[in-house]
Amino acid sequence: MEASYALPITTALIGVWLVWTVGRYVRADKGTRVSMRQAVRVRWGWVRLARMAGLTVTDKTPSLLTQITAQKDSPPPAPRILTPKIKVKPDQYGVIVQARTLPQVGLEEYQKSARFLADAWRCTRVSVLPNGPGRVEIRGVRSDPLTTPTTHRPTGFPPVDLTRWELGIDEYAAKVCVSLANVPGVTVAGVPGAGKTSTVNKFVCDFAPSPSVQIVTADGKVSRASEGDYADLVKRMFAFCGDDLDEANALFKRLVELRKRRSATIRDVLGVKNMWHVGPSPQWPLTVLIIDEAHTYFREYKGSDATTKLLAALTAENARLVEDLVKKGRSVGILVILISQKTTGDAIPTFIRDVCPIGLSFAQKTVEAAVAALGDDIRNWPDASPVTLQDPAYVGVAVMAMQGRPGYARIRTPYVSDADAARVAEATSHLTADPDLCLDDLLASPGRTTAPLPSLTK
Ligand SMILES: Nc1ncnc2c1ncn2[C@@H]1O[C@H](COP(=O)(O)OP(=O)(O)OP(=O)(O)O)[C@@H](O)[C@H]1O
Repeated sequence: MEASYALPITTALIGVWLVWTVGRYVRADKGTRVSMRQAVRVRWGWVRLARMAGLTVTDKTPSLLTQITAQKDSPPPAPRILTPKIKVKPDQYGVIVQARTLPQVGLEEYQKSARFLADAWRCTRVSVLPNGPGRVEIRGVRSDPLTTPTTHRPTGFPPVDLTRWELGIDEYAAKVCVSLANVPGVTVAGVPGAGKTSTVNKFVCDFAPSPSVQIVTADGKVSRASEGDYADLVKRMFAFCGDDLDEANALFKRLVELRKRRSATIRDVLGVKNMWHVGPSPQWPLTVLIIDEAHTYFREYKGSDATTKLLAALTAENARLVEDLVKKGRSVGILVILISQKTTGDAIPTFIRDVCPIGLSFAQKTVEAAVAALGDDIRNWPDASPVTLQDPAYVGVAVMAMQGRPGYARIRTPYVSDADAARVAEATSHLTADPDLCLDDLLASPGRTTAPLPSLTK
């Protein structure tokens, strides 16, 4: 009776599984479909491949069951060959394999076999990383994510997490994010046409839909807001200035005043010393200063005539003001993004550049420029050097240095079209607010329970 039910139930279950798998396959994009087929091959071939790769272990001790059921005069059981258990997940770029370790088959053994696995699975690259006790994660990418251009279509919705800036994917197609909570300054370097503007477009598209982020820009490439890359984005900016050094000076001063007011009032208003402990809000927005063609504002002018002296004084002061923002702005919610083709000391003063914890560099022509953008250590990592990114296939690929971590990450940033960025800026322009006025409102709000503030001069 029971047996007569078992067959139809099993058939039904297999049927459901088949329909589900076929459905997933049909709905998947082209890359994922190839990876799904690859995943089947990886699963089916694993036992054999593991043996050939030396990723198995021989257990001479019979299993408990064999010991119990063994007859007295029966021959000793053959040693068992143990193969690590794996789970395979396909994605657009290849497969992610979760594997168990065995005695004498650990992280190091998997890492040594990476090249072999890559060839067997027809992957261009395989990485092995620890994934908790007794587990490793093997990532195999079929095509190189760095040379596969990607596009980002902005959703127009505010990001779930305002501390995460998603830059793109690394050479193993893993997401690369930067925590804005710990970053007062970011430098972005790279030869013209390498993808710097697209990166800024993405930043604006990602964060503009949030009223807790306000943006201000100084673009040294243009004289007016209606020109250049920011002509449309300016709708979502509470201030903008072009290449006029006086104007830029006034803008930086205004922001330093904001920084000082925020520093003086943060404990009273937010009840914390660091804005990131409570996160940005529409009343206390994260204020992002984008300085494009940054060298325009910091260039050293040499000469003894009156005009040159005036310009020299202005650029020197600009440097001091921006230094203030980068050094003291993080805890009060100010972030500075400095963009320049080269980030050598003459373009961005080293006392500013060296306090920016994140350095991004798109393609560079010389090792000196790469060193300026990413630090001297890049000489020790020639494979990651942005000098190797000059091929057109690498447009949109940046190298990132992160403080407190050895080595560099290579990141494929997605392309964000000017039209998409303009659309988002237009749709979110009503969210633009001057953080200074937000602070005024906050200080004047009757709901504040704390003692009166020290009077602040603007
Ligand atoms: N992430 C990307 N992926 C693919 N293609 C890209 C990417 N970013 C930019 N491009 C291509 O390169 C072109 C130039 O990019 P972009 O304007 O961002 O360069 P740039 O570094 O800002 O140059 P410039 O210094 O002249 O402003 C774009 O029009 C686009 O075709």
